[in-house]
Amino acid sequence: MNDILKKITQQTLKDLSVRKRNMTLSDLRSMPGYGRKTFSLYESLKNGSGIIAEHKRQSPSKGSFKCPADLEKVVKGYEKAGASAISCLTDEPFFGGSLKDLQSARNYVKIPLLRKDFMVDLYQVHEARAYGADAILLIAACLDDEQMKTLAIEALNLNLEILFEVHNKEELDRVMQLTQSFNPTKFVIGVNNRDLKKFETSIEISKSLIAHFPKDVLAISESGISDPEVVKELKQISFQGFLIGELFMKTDDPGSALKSFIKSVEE
Ligand SMILES: O=P(O)(O)OC[C@@H](O)[C@@H](O)c1c[nH]c2ccccc12
Repeated sequence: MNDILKKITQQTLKDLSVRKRNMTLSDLRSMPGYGRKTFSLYESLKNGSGIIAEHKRQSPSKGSFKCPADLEKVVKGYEKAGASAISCLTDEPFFGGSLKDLQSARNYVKIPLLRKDFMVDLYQVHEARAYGADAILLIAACLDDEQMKTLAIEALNLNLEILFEVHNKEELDRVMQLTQSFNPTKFVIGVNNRDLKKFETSIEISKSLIAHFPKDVLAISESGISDPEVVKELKQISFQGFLIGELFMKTDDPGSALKSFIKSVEE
Protein backbone atom coordinates (compact mmCIF):
# COMPACT_ATOMS: atom_id res chain seq x y z
CA MET A 1 0.00 0.00 0.00
CA ASN A 2 1.39 3.44 -0.79
CA ASP A 3 1.89 6.18 1.84
CA ILE A 4 -1.26 8.22 1.32
CA LEU A 5 -3.48 5.10 1.26
CA LYS A 6 -1.75 3.85 4.40
CA LYS A 7 -2.32 7.17 6.11
CA ILE A 8 -5.98 7.27 5.11
CA THR A 9 -6.77 3.66 6.07
CA GLN A 10 -5.02 4.03 9.44
CA GLN A 11 -7.09 7.11 10.19
CA THR A 12 -10.20 5.26 8.98
CA LEU A 13 -9.55 2.42 11.43
CA LYS A 14 -9.06 4.89 14.28
CA ASP A 15 -12.31 6.73 13.56
CA LEU A 16 -14.07 3.42 13.13
CA SER A 17 -13.16 2.24 16.62
CA VAL A 18 -14.90 5.33 18.04
CA ARG A 19 -18.04 4.78 15.96
CA LYS A 20 -18.14 1.10 16.92
CA ARG A 21 -18.15 2.08 20.58
CA ASN A 22 -21.05 4.49 20.08
CA MET A 23 -23.17 2.25 17.92
CA THR A 24 -23.29 -1.53 17.89
CA LEU A 25 -24.01 -3.66 14.84
CA SER A 26 -27.48 -4.33 16.17
CA ASP A 27 -28.06 -0.57 16.54
CA LEU A 28 -27.15 -0.22 12.86
CA ARG A 29 -29.46 -3.08 11.93
CA SER A 30 -32.38 -1.39 13.63
CA MET A 31 -31.99 1.87 11.69
CA PRO A 32 -34.90 2.55 9.33
CA GLY A 33 -32.68 2.65 6.22
CA TYR A 34 -31.26 -0.82 6.84
CA GLY A 35 -34.12 -2.84 5.38
CA ARG A 36 -35.17 -0.53 2.57
CA LYS A 37 -35.34 -1.74 -1.00
CA THR A 38 -32.16 -0.84 -2.85
CA PHE A 39 -31.71 0.57 -6.36
CA SER A 40 -29.44 -1.26 -8.80
CA LEU A 41 -26.30 0.65 -9.79
CA TYR A 42 -25.68 -1.81 -12.61
CA GLU A 43 -29.15 -1.42 -14.14
CA SER A 44 -29.12 2.33 -13.78
CA LEU A 45 -25.75 2.62 -15.55
CA LYS A 46 -26.91 0.34 -18.37
CA ASN A 47 -30.08 2.28 -18.99
CA GLY A 48 -29.05 5.91 -18.59
CA SER A 49 -26.34 8.53 -19.12
CA GLY A 50 -23.76 6.28 -17.44
CA ILE A 51 -22.52 9.15 -15.34
CA ILE A 52 -21.92 8.69 -11.63
CA ALA A 53 -21.78 12.26 -10.37
CA GLU A 54 -19.86 12.76 -7.15
CA HIS A 55 -20.54 14.90 -4.09
CA LYS A 56 -17.08 15.80 -2.80
CA ARG A 57 -16.26 18.95 -0.84
CA GLN A 58 -12.49 18.58 -0.83
CA SER A 59 -9.74 16.12 -1.68
CA PRO A 60 -6.16 15.58 -0.49
CA SER A 61 -4.81 16.53 -3.92
CA LYS A 62 -7.02 19.54 -4.70
CA GLY A 63 -7.99 20.99 -1.32
CA SER A 64 -11.48 22.50 -0.98
CA PHE A 65 -13.62 22.93 -4.10
CA LYS A 66 -15.43 25.81 -2.39
CA CYS A 67 -18.73 24.80 -3.97
CA PRO A 68 -21.31 27.18 -2.51
CA ALA A 69 -24.25 24.82 -3.18
CA ASP A 70 -25.40 22.71 -0.23
CA LEU A 71 -25.75 18.93 -0.41
CA GLU A 72 -29.48 19.08 -1.10
CA LYS A 73 -29.03 21.35 -4.10
CA VAL A 74 -26.12 19.31 -5.43
CA VAL A 75 -27.73 15.87 -5.26
CA LYS A 76 -31.18 16.99 -6.42
CA GLY A 77 -29.46 18.87 -9.25
CA TYR A 78 -27.52 15.74 -10.23
CA GLU A 79 -30.66 13.62 -10.26
CA LYS A 80 -32.61 16.16 -12.31
CA ALA A 81 -29.75 16.57 -14.80
CA GLY A 82 -29.75 12.82 -15.53
CA ALA A 83 -27.03 11.26 -13.38
CA SER A 84 -27.27 7.46 -13.42
CA ALA A 85 -26.06 7.40 -9.82
CA ILE A 86 -24.48 9.60 -7.17
CA SER A 87 -21.22 8.93 -5.42
CA CYS A 88 -21.28 10.40 -1.92
CA LEU A 89 -17.99 10.80 -0.06
CA THR A 90 -18.38 9.76 3.57
CA ASP A 91 -14.72 10.05 4.57
CA GLU A 92 -14.42 13.03 6.92
CA PRO A 93 -10.74 13.77 7.57
CA PHE A 94 -9.54 13.79 3.96
CA PHE A 95 -12.65 14.48 1.85
CA GLY A 96 -14.90 16.44 4.24
CA GLY A 97 -17.84 14.05 3.89
CA SER A 98 -19.89 12.14 6.45
CA LEU A 99 -22.41 9.36 6.92
CA LYS A 100 -24.89 12.11 7.65
CA ASP A 101 -24.32 13.36 4.07
CA LEU A 102 -25.15 9.89 2.76
CA GLN A 103 -28.28 9.71 4.89
CA SER A 104 -29.44 13.15 3.75
CA ALA A 105 -28.73 12.34 0.11
CA ARG A 106 -30.88 9.23 0.52
CA ASN A 107 -33.80 11.41 1.54
CA TYR A 108 -33.36 13.74 -1.43
CA VAL A 109 -32.99 11.37 -4.41
CA LYS A 110 -34.31 8.11 -5.83
CA ILE A 111 -31.30 7.03 -7.87
CA PRO A 112 -28.54 4.64 -6.74
CA LEU A 113 -26.12 5.99 -4.14
CA LEU A 114 -22.55 4.82 -3.83
CA ARG A 115 -20.90 5.11 -0.43
CA LYS A 116 -17.49 6.52 -1.35
CA ASP A 117 -15.06 5.66 1.41
CA PHE A 118 -12.09 3.51 2.28
CA MET A 119 -13.75 0.26 3.26
CA VAL A 120 -11.54 -1.94 5.38
CA ASP A 121 -13.94 -3.45 7.91
CA LEU A 122 -17.23 -5.35 7.81
CA TYR A 123 -18.82 -2.80 10.13
CA GLN A 124 -18.56 -0.18 7.36
CA VAL A 125 -20.59 -2.36 5.01
CA HIS A 126 -23.40 -2.43 7.57
CA GLU A 127 -23.08 1.34 8.02
CA ALA A 128 -23.41 1.78 4.26
CA ARG A 129 -26.65 -0.22 4.32
CA ALA A 130 -28.05 1.58 7.36
CA TYR A 131 -27.30 5.08 6.06
CA GLY A 132 -28.94 4.52 2.68
CA ALA A 133 -26.31 3.34 0.20
CA ASP A 134 -27.12 1.03 -2.72
CA ALA A 135 -23.51 0.22 -3.50
CA ILE A 136 -20.09 0.34 -1.87
CA LEU A 137 -16.61 1.01 -3.16
CA LEU A 138 -13.91 -1.62 -2.63
CA ILE A 139 -10.45 -0.34 -3.52
CA ALA A 140 -8.19 -3.24 -4.51
CA ALA A 141 -5.08 -1.27 -3.48
CA CYS A 142 -6.38 -1.02 0.13
CA LEU A 143 -7.31 -4.67 0.59
CA ASP A 144 -5.73 -8.11 0.41
CA ASP A 145 -7.61 -10.90 -1.37
CA GLU A 146 -9.14 -12.29 1.80
CA GLN A 147 -10.39 -8.90 3.04
CA MET A 148 -11.78 -8.02 -0.38
CA LYS A 149 -13.65 -11.32 -0.52
CA THR A 150 -15.09 -10.98 2.99
CA LEU A 151 -16.31 -7.42 2.38
CA ALA A 152 -17.71 -8.26 -1.06
CA ILE A 153 -19.69 -11.26 0.15
CA GLU A 154 -21.11 -9.31 3.09
CA ALA A 155 -22.16 -6.50 0.71
CA LEU A 156 -23.92 -8.91 -1.65
CA ASN A 157 -25.66 -10.60 1.29
CA LEU A 158 -26.96 -7.19 2.37
CA ASN A 159 -28.23 -6.50 -1.15
CA LEU A 160 -25.57 -3.90 -1.85
CA GLU A 161 -23.82 -3.82 -5.21
CA ILE A 162 -20.08 -3.26 -5.48
CA LEU A 163 -17.79 -0.94 -7.39
CA PHE A 164 -14.35 -2.58 -7.38
CA GLU A 165 -11.64 -0.01 -8.03
CA VAL A 166 -8.41 -0.97 -9.77
CA HIS A 167 -5.44 0.97 -11.06
CA ASN A 168 -3.33 -1.64 -12.85
CA LYS A 169 -3.45 -5.07 -14.45
CA GLU A 170 -2.43 -6.88 -11.30
CA GLU A 171 -5.33 -5.39 -9.31
CA LEU A 172 -7.74 -6.10 -12.16
CA ASP A 173 -6.60 -9.74 -12.22
CA ARG A 174 -7.20 -10.04 -8.47
CA VAL A 175 -10.72 -8.62 -8.81
CA MET A 176 -11.51 -10.84 -11.81
CA GLN A 177 -10.35 -13.88 -9.89
CA LEU A 178 -12.56 -13.00 -6.93
CA THR A 179 -15.65 -12.17 -8.99
CA GLN A 180 -15.52 -15.22 -11.28
CA SER A 181 -18.45 -16.81 -9.54
CA PHE A 182 -20.36 -13.54 -8.89
CA ASN A 183 -23.50 -12.52 -10.75
CA PRO A 184 -22.18 -9.88 -13.21
CA THR A 185 -25.24 -7.69 -12.65
CA LYS A 186 -24.31 -7.19 -8.99
CA PHE A 187 -20.94 -5.46 -9.40
CA VAL A 188 -18.98 -3.20 -11.72
CA ILE A 189 -15.25 -2.61 -12.07
CA GLY A 190 -13.80 0.89 -12.19
CA VAL A 191 -10.40 1.92 -13.45
CA ASN A 192 -9.09 4.81 -11.38
CA ASN A 193 -7.17 7.09 -13.72
CA ARG A 194 -5.54 8.80 -10.73
CA ASP A 195 -2.09 7.64 -9.78
CA LEU A 196 -2.26 7.71 -5.99
CA LYS A 197 1.47 8.25 -5.64
CA LYS A 198 1.75 11.30 -7.86
CA PHE A 199 -1.94 12.31 -7.84
CA GLU A 200 -1.79 12.79 -11.60
CA THR A 201 -4.62 11.49 -13.77
CA SER A 202 -4.30 9.88 -17.17
CA ILE A 203 -7.12 8.46 -19.29
CA GLU A 204 -4.51 6.18 -20.86
CA ILE A 205 -4.85 3.93 -17.82
CA SER A 206 -8.50 3.24 -18.69
CA LYS A 207 -7.63 2.77 -22.35
CA SER A 208 -4.92 0.25 -21.63
CA LEU A 209 -6.85 -1.83 -19.09
CA ILE A 210 -10.11 -2.22 -21.01
CA ALA A 211 -8.62 -4.93 -23.23
CA HIS A 212 -8.32 -7.16 -20.16
CA PHE A 213 -11.92 -6.82 -18.96
CA PRO A 214 -14.21 -9.84 -19.26
CA LYS A 215 -17.03 -9.21 -21.77
CA ASP A 216 -19.92 -9.40 -19.33
CA VAL A 217 -18.41 -6.99 -16.78
CA LEU A 218 -19.55 -3.38 -16.79
CA ALA A 219 -16.49 -1.12 -17.00
CA ILE A 220 -16.25 2.33 -15.42
CA SER A 221 -13.63 5.01 -15.90
CA GLU A 222 -12.95 7.12 -12.79
CA SER A 223 -11.19 10.45 -12.10
CA GLY A 224 -9.75 13.24 -14.18
CA ILE A 225 -12.58 13.31 -16.72
CA SER A 226 -13.38 16.87 -17.81
CA ASP A 227 -14.04 16.65 -21.54
CA PRO A 228 -17.25 15.24 -23.06
CA GLU A 229 -15.16 14.08 -26.04
CA VAL A 230 -13.24 11.78 -23.70
CA VAL A 231 -16.50 10.17 -22.58
CA LYS A 232 -17.47 9.63 -26.22
CA GLU A 233 -14.09 8.06 -26.88
CA LEU A 234 -14.31 5.81 -23.80
CA LYS A 235 -17.83 4.75 -24.78
CA GLN A 236 -16.49 3.62 -28.13
CA ILE A 237 -14.06 1.28 -26.45
CA SER A 238 -16.97 -0.07 -24.36
CA PHE A 239 -16.81 1.82 -21.06
CA GLN A 240 -20.36 2.19 -19.76
CA GLY A 241 -19.82 4.25 -16.64
CA PHE A 242 -17.96 7.49 -15.84
CA LEU A 243 -17.27 8.70 -12.33
CA ILE A 244 -16.88 12.47 -12.27
CA GLY A 245 -16.49 14.76 -9.26
CA GLU A 246 -14.21 17.77 -9.47
CA LEU A 247 -15.50 19.05 -12.82
CA PHE A 248 -18.93 19.60 -11.27
CA MET A 249 -17.98 20.39 -7.66
CA LYS A 250 -15.73 23.27 -8.67
CA THR A 251 -18.72 25.12 -10.16
CA ASP A 252 -21.41 27.14 -8.36
CA ASP A 253 -24.11 24.81 -9.62
CA PRO A 254 -22.94 21.19 -10.07
CA GLY A 255 -26.36 20.08 -11.38
CA SER A 256 -26.31 22.52 -14.31
CA ALA A 257 -22.68 21.68 -15.02
CA LEU A 258 -23.67 18.01 -15.29
CA LYS A 259 -26.65 18.89 -17.47
CA SER A 260 -24.55 20.68 -20.06
CA PHE A 261 -21.89 17.95 -19.89
CA ILE A 262 -24.48 15.26 -20.71
CA LYS A 263 -25.84 17.41 -23.51
CA SER A 264 -22.36 17.67 -25.08
CA VAL A 265 -21.81 13.92 -24.77
CA GLU A 266 -25.08 13.26 -26.58
CA GLU A 267 -24.45 15.77 -29.40
O1 LIG B 1 -12.93 14.43 -9.06
P1 LIG B 1 -12.59 13.51 -10.18
O2 LIG B 1 -11.20 13.67 -10.68
O3 LIG B 1 -13.62 13.63 -11.32
O4 LIG B 1 -12.68 12.03 -9.62
C1 LIG B 1 -13.87 11.47 -9.07
C2 LIG B 1 -13.55 10.13 -8.37
O5 LIG B 1 -13.14 9.22 -9.32
C3 LIG B 1 -12.49 10.30 -7.27
O6 LIG B 1 -13.00 11.18 -6.33
C4 LIG B 1 -12.11 8.98 -6.58
C5 LIG B 1 -11.82 7.82 -7.21
N1 LIG B 1 -11.54 6.84 -6.32
C6 LIG B 1 -11.64 7.35 -5.07
C7 LIG B 1 -11.47 6.72 -3.81
C8 LIG B 1 -11.70 7.49 -2.70
C9 LIG B 1 -12.03 8.83 -2.77
C10 LIG B 1 -12.19 9.46 -4.02
C11 LIG B 1 -12.00 8.72 -5.18
